[in-house]
Amino acid sequence: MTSQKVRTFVLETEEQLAQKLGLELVRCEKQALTKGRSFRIGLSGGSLVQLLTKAITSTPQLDTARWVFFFCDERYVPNDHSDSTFFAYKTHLLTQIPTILEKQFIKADTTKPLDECAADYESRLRAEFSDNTLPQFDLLLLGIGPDGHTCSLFPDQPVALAEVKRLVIPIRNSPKPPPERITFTFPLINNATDTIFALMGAGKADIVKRAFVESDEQLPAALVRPTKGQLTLIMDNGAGHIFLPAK
Ligand SMILES: O=C1O[C@H](COP(=O)(O)O)[C@@H](O)[C@H](O)[C@H]1O
Repeated sequence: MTSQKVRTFVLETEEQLAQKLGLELVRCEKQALTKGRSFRIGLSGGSLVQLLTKAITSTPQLDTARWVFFFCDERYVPNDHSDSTFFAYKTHLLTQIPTILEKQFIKADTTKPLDECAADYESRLRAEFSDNTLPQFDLLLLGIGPDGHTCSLFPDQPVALAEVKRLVIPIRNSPKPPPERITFTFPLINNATDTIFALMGAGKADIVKRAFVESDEQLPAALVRPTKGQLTLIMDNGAGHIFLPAK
């Protein structure tokens, strides 16, 4: 179970949402860097790519030189394919923020067969944490799809949702294209220090309500319950409507 109360923030505009995300990045970065090591972040794809780019560009006090980026999920396509999450970050974040270097991204090797690609990403990840315990991310940035999926963990895929041993698994039947992906699993996700869902648009309102108000356990996003860490929802008025005081 989540040990701390979920923090919720509802902002009026996308700009304000990006600024709030920027301030959360400042907090998490400080927490990590004061431990004398890099700031390790797990990224999602989709709408987060442009939002995170905006958040970083609107927060000049961030010092991204010691950030290391991982992928909470990645599509099993070449790194220069338009469906690749890395490619999306390359197109937006790396282009707009030239001080962040490609070598700060720990990428999946999608030239390997899918099972190997997932196992290899787990090894790469473990190597960056340099001990044998369960890696603890400083921050995971997550999204939620209209079906309640998060990372590439989809409803009605009980084996993937129940994985307890592997930290990164292959997905072969994603209902959202492309069908083949790799994804973090819940033991890794729920061990993070901070986990932030950044959510925009009225199209997410219903799923936000089901996942975070009604805690509908059919939805993978509702199973994100950091064991010791902090869960935060940052939403715009559309997505976070349910959390606004009734008029
Ligand atoms: O397919 C994916 O979708 C989710 C949600 O994307 P969004 O565009 O609705 O924000 C994303 O979090 C995940 O990383 C991605 O692979």
